Amino acid sequence: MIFISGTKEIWLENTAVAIGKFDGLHRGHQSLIQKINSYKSHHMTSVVLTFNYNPACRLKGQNPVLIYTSLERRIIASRLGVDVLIEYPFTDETAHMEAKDFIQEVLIGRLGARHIVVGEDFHFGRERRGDGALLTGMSLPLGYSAHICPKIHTELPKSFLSDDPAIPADVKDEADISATLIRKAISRGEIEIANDMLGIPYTIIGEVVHGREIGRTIGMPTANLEPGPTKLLPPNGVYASAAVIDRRVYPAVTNVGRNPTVAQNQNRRVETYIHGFSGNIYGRQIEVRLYHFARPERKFENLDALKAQMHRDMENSLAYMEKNLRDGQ
Ligand SMILES: Cc1cc2nc3c(=O)[nH]c(=O)nc-3n(C[C@H](O)[C@H](O)[C@H](O)COP(=O)(O)O)c2cc1C
Ligand SMILES: Nc1ncnc2c1ncn2[C@@H]1O[C@H](COP(=O)(O)OP(=O)(O)O)[C@@H](O)[C@H]1O
Repeated sequence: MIFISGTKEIWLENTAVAIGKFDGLHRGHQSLIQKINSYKSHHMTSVVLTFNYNPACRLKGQNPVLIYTSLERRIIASRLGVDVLIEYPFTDETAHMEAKDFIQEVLIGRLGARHIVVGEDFHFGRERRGDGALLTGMSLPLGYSAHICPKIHTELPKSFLSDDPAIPADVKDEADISATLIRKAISRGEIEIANDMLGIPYTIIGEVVHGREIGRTIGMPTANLEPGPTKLLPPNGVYASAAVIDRRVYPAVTNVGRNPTVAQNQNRRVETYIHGFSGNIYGRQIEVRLYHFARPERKFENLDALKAQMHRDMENSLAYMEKNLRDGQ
């Protein structure tokens, strides 16, 4: 996959382009990607056009917290078979561009779009006046096809959707899959609900950094990731997980938090004990997939009590993975 970021100097031809924010690359996003990929058999290049909001947000003093970092989105998009991923600069000029000019100059002129795919609620251009109807209206004169993808629904617990804990968990209701609902599920540690909408388990990808080297002394070395402030993490606690190293998937157990028993780390860490693995992976990029919230992180009396609990956590995680997932996928 080709990745283009931070430049408007893009000159492509014969492309099928999907446009959106694509945070989470969830099942709704995947339906758009399937559509652009379907044109590959017609000798088209599939292109996902997203925006780099960071400069604009930083100007306003905001730090957007997203399901996926730019690196994670890149890796997942590539696995979904996207040929080109563009992070188009979201400058004042882009924000104020008339929707018609955006279609003509950017989508047709620079990206060489012959097929344009968006979700049914997508808006773009000055005052968000660009939408599916405009894209369809301009398609004939400009010689492209427009495809407006309907929302993908799923069944979710009604108690989650309406925030009413009194409703039994097995009462379900239909909902449109959205990044907003997925963020809510992750923020509440409801990983199964997030994963249902994501279609691909919620993932954290990063480089393994050094910790205090206590893990190895208590028989559980942990690979530590520090995803930074823009990554949406679930609540502090222990999760049944899987780790991917060199494409091999291992069952694992992950703690998200600040390690109050041994320290009070300033930045939240994602620490994973990888079952059945040994070796030095400092500085290597690994992937951790979360499946299930097991318990909150807490301060133990001493290291021995923490060690005993960590070993129980691993057993519980293995049991969960065995019962609920085939091949740790
Ligand atoms: C399964 C698991 C559960 C953990 N639970 C807690 C916890 O409840 N409280 C805590 O302070 N630290 C917890 N930790 C983090 C440990 O404090 C940390 O992994 C250990 O001190 C080793 O740190 P190091 O990687 O810096 O050597 C947990 C880690 C794992 C892998
Ligand atoms: N099964 C395993 N799971 C996680 N890390 C492992 C494993 N086996 C070896 N390691 C290595 O050990 C390191 C973690 O050991 P640890 O004592 O916890 O040190 P640190 O505090 O630096 O994380 C990892 O970064 C990795 O290089």
